[in-house]
Amino acid sequence: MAGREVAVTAALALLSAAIALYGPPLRSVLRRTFSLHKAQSVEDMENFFQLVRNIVPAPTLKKHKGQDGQIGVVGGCQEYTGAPYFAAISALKVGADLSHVFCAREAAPVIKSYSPELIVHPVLDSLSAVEEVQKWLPRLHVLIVGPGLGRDDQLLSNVRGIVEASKARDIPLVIDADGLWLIAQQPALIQGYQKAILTPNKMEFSRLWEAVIGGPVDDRDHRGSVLRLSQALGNVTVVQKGEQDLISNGQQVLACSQEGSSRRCGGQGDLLSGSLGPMVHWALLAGPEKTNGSSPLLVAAWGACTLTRQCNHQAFQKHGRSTTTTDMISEVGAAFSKLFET
Ligand SMILES: NC(=O)C1=CN([C@@H]2O[C@H](COP(=O)(O)OP(=O)(O)OC[C@H]3O[C@@H](n4cnc5c(N)ncnc54)[C@H](O)[C@@H]3O)[C@@H](O)[C@H]2O)[C@@H](O)CC1
Ligand SMILES: Nc1ncnc2c1ncn2[C@@H]1O[C@H](COP(=O)(O)OP(=O)(O)OP(=O)(O)O)[C@@H](O)[C@H]1O
Ligand SMILES: [Mg+2]
Repeated sequence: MAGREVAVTAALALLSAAIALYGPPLRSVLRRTFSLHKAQSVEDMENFFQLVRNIVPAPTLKKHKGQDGQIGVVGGCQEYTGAPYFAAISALKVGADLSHVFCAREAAPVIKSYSPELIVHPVLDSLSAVEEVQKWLPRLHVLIVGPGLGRDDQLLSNVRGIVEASKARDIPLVIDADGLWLIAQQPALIQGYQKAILTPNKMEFSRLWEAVIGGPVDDRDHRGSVLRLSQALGNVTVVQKGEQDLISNGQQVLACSQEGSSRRCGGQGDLLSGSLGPMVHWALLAGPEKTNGSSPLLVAAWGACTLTRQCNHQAFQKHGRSTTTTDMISEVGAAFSKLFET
């Protein structure tokens, strides 16, 4: 054998030995780097499907009502009654057992009339709003703050008190819509709270960025931007919705590109924040063992984004341009089974 061939054979043998020895840790480092800087591989996507499947509670006859999730939605005012309804009914359709809405007095009869399945509390604009909601906090697993809340100062001041009371009880918070308006006014309210998930659309993301970092968002680096905002907020989980949903806890950035459709009717974001309610409860209950070391909130967020986009896809197949959020909500059961129960 020529000297050159011997060298090549020896090098290959060395490389095989190194891969055998260091392959698994090397792959894990590569995977982390990969998910930080590049789109996820198909293998990573499969992993996340599996992680979501791991957190979904197994069907059993042994449970009592409430164990699979008691979710509260804080929102609903004179103008907006659809958004809190969409969020609260989505939480139920995904699998929560009970769904409460804490709204302004005028919104309550309207929301109740949409659905007998929701428990509606007309307390949000009362002088004792914080105490009224506080009474229910011991029973709630997750609070979704903001869908259809509006921007009335008195209402927002009450919601500030509710957020503080929830933090004091370590209750996970999903903050969306006008809840994000409040956070943009007072970022300290959520700074460093590890059980918070913010779900901004494009406008809401720009407002948060302006408030927390300042200046315009760098549109050439969406991944870097979501990572930076999460870090600046003290590693609060941020879900930036858009053509791709980008999810970060300040350490990792995940992308969700599940096929949806071209239809962007109002209320899709409410379906997302509502479905996050039970997903967050299940992920935290399952713990890092079931999420294979990944942050439970990242797994919950990826699951809810994937589900919302699949609902959009299925509804669009049936209804085309007339697709509305109600059509998407009708798809939750089938979409969930297809994605997470195979
Ligand atoms: N049926 C209902 O009751 C609904 C009520 N909603 C509520 O309406 C309130 C305000 O929410 P908005 O999302 O309108 O608040 P924003 O103030 O964040 O959005 C305002 C405007 O931004 C524009 N915009 C959206 N995406 C954009 C993009 N990619 N580039 C440039 N402009 C863009 C929208 O057209 C909208 O006019 C919230 O309380 C929300 O929950 C919505 O959830 C939709 C459904
Ligand atoms: N360009 C897009 N292509 C595909 N899916 C998208 C696109 N933009 C948003 N979505 C999906 O739609 C859902 C809602 O995002 P959107 O940005 O519409 O929220 P929103 O503005 O808060 O909605 P809402 O009307 O409920 O307030 C998310 O799950 C997101 O993945
Ligand atoms: Mg919204």
